Amino acid sequence: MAEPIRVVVTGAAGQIAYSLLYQIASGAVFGPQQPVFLHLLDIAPMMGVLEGVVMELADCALPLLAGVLPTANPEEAFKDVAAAFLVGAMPRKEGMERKDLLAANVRIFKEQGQALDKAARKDVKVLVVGNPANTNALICSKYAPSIPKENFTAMTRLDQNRAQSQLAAKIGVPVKDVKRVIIWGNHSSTQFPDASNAVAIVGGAQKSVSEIINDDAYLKGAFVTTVQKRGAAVIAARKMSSALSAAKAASDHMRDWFLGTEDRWVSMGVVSDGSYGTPRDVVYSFPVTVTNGKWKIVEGLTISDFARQMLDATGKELVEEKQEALDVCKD
Ligand SMILES: NC(=O)C1=CN([C@@H]2O[C@H](COP(=O)(O)OP(=O)(O)OC[C@H]3O[C@@H](n4cnc5c(N)ncnc54)[C@H](O)[C@@H]3O)[C@@H](O)[C@H]2O)C=CC1
Ligand SMILES: O=C([O-])CC(=O)C(=O)O
Repeated sequence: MAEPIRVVVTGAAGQIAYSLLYQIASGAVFGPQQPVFLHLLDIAPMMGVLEGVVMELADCALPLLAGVLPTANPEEAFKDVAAAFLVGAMPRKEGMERKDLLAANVRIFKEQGQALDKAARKDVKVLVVGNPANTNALICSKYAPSIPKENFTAMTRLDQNRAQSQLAAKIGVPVKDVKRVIIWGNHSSTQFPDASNAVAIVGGAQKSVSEIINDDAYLKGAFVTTVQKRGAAVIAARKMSSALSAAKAASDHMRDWFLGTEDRWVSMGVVSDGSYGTPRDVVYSFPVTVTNGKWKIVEGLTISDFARQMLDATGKELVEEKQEALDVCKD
């Protein structure tokens, strides 16, 4: 059995963490041979609740769980971690956009960037889930200059999973048989869920999703808006934001980053190098493949006029969010 790796989850007393911790501790993320030592960070008033979570983790009797450290101190939480799930942040309520959380949440990611810089392994892989996830990831990276910026990512995997699931239901195939759906841009209502490269297996043969569905108005209309607004639809129904599906997506993202994707495309928010004419130095979601722990943007895709408009609109929003976040972080 390998040596345990240290993994931190922030917002560990919250909703998403309640589903996520089991997945990490049971081996679903880092594999069935990799023991984990969990660091659980939350704020001081939540330490009582966190104690209950620690009790429940013990009561799961999980063979891969090597230890648990609950704490309200970010530097203690980030000490020597190889993977960081940054979940802790305020969730939105009905009627809000995710960027309305920026002023409240971005300072958390400034502080945690500084603490990661001091305490984490320099090869730590950081996944930001707390909203607005892309801009929080950018700020976190800016305040952790000793860690490569490639190691900071934002979660758009939930959007990818939603998009894949919508297309599978429309076509009438299992979700695993739909591939190469892309989420471009921001984890917000300007994101572009793009099915133009997607393929599905129907009757044993792989075909283009556009050809199978044969309804351009749907693929550019209802499909896009359903995925863009799915988070709000869950909040309207549950009166709380998605947690089960968010935890599953966080597990998918980190598993693929650690263990690789082979030829699968997955969407991750990464610091943009300007690929596909997107603005540089914002955290933009691209299709990537992962080999040996390193992600690489899928190259050479054709961008239609419609896609160009969508990529530009979500890029513009990210540039605006970045400016607002930098202003908030000045104080
Ligand atoms: N990127 C994505 O696809 C998704 C992102 N989210 C976002 O994830 C975040 C967490 O959502 P939930 O777990 O439902 O919220 P929650 O309110 O149930 O839990 C958040 C936890 O974070 C803690 N927290 C607050 N400030 C902290 C700090 N400075 N350090 C450590 N912990 C801190 C809170 O005390 C609380 O226990 C929200 O911002 C939500 O909008 C939610 C779903 C999907
Ligand atoms: O919509 C929200 O506020 C929570 C979230 O990010 C999602 O469900 O995608």
